[in-house]
Amino acid sequence: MRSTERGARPSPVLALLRAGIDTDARRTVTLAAAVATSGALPILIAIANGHLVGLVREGHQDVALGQAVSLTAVALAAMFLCLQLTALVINIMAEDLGRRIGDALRQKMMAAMLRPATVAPLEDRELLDRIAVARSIGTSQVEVHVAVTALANLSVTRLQALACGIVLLWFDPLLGALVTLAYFALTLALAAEYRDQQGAVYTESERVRRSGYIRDLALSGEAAKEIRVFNLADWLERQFASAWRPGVAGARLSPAMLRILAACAAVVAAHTVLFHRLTTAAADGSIGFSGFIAFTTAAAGLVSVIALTMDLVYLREGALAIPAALSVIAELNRHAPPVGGERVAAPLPPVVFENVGFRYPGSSRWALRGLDLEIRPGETLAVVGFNGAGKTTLVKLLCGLQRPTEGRITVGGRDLATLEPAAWQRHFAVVFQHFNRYPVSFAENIAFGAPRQPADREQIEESARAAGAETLAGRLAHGYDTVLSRRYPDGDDLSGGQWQRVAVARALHAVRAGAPCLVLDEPTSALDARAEARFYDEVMERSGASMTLLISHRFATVRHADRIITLDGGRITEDGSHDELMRQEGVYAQMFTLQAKRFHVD
Ligand SMILES: Nc1ncnc2c1ncn2[C@@H]1O[C@H](COP(=O)(O)OP(=O)(O)OP(=O)(O)O)[C@@H](O)[C@H]1O
Repeated sequence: MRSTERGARPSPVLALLRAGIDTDARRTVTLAAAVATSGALPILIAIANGHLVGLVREGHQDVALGQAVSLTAVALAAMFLCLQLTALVINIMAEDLGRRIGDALRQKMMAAMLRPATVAPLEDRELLDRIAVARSIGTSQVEVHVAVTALANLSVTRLQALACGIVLLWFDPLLGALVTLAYFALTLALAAEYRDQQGAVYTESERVRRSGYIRDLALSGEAAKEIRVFNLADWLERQFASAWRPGVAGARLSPAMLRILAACAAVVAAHTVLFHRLTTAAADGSIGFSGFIAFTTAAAGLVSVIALTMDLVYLREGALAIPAALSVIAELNRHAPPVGGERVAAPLPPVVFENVGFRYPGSSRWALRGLDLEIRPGETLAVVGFNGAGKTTLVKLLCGLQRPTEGRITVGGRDLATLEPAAWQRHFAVVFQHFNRYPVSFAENIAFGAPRQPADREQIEESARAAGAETLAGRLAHGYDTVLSRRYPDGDDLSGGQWQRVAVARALHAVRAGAPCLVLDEPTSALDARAEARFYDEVMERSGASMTLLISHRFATVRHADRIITLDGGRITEDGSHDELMRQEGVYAQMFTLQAKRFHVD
């Protein structure tokens, strides 16, 4: 299922129709009915017109004939009015339906992105690529509603041509079919070529994505500093140009032109024969005046189908992201957490990693392998190791954000995989290495640690105090109510270290709300020396957590932990207290001595 979906390239038009039905079946069917009516009307008008001309030619002598003329004239006028009105109605309905489809897809994408209990799907590069395409819904130049309008307009012209073709079948089934087929062959060849030329730039999703990443980098305030200091502006411009322009530069005469020329020749030949047959049939009386008018109008009506409009491009561009969005939504929904599952009540029992191995999706390298570890209640466990040793990966597995590729994790003897993911994750208060900086108020940034509790200002202030972040409130223009983002009027921003204190305050707030396990991944990396020196005693010791996992390269903080493990090459190489590990004179002792020496020298 997964591979089929990944390999398949569903048509944007079919995806658009499916999205329409899923979003609002009634409106989609009503729009289709209006399109069908609009498609049929011109040829009905041609037939009625032929009929009227025929009646007029016969004269007005008898009353019945006069009534028939009047009735046909009224019907004709009604059909003309209907034709104008359906065009208007179709545009309004298509725009409305398109907006609904766009909104619904955006909502579904948002819900689907947030649904998986693990972060595994969002660390899968192939899925991330499709998400990048799907994200363009609502942000690309052509919105979904423009694509729906374009599809409606194109359907009307194609249906009108088809109706003309059907009328010609009455005159001569074989010739009628040939002329119609020749026109549709020409239309499809022309449309494909035109669409490819005009829309090349939008369909090159790989290029669109690449150029999008580069554009985002150039526009981001975060990246702006390095780009200027390292003088990367020229490089970025070149990268953007090489990713974006080839799509446009690709416009050229293609082999498809041969198909177009062949279809043109077929149209001319079939049309010539058709008009010749029509005139001879009218001359020898085998078709009447009415028939002649209706058939020649139908033959002329076929021509409109080959009109090339930007609708072809709008449809392609506006609907392009929809198959990607539908497949991303379907795939993410498959990662929805299972309903039910066991729960573990606090206090937490021991958590045991049994021969755990983990590989990131699409990676051949093991981030962790053969890992055996018991995390005991009541202890503070520090994890140290070189960059890339697997420390953060260990945290993701512990919190149920990733599942082991091999081995298993048990909680009080129960496999973590059988527990209800959300309930398990609520046991954790985490400061991730790359924690979130929410563009909300200072108070809300802390309150997010316990979103299921009513935000109590006193408790929030208490958590801020516990993290040493309370003095920040005094420096911010609106205290705890200051929005921590410069993008908002009156908003303010914090330094890296200040943000880190806010993240710690959020985690402590979660502990106060009942999360028994505190996980700190590099919580002091941006703190000044004074704050770092006090961090263990003033923050960690008093956190109230019954189980603490600390990851740090700062040995002054780590040394106080009850137990320290060193990770190397994805497995544990040393395990013991600071004194025990120092006596072992292994990697920990070397790293500790090196850092202690540096601090003394400096
Ligand atoms: N999302 C990811 N996709 C693929 N590989 C990853 C991903 N995250 C980490 N890795 C790889 O997994 C290995 C372990 O990474 P991890 O982040 O756990 O190391 P770490 O010990 O926390 O490193 P550091 O001390 O630098 O923070 C590394 O080789 C890294 O390249």
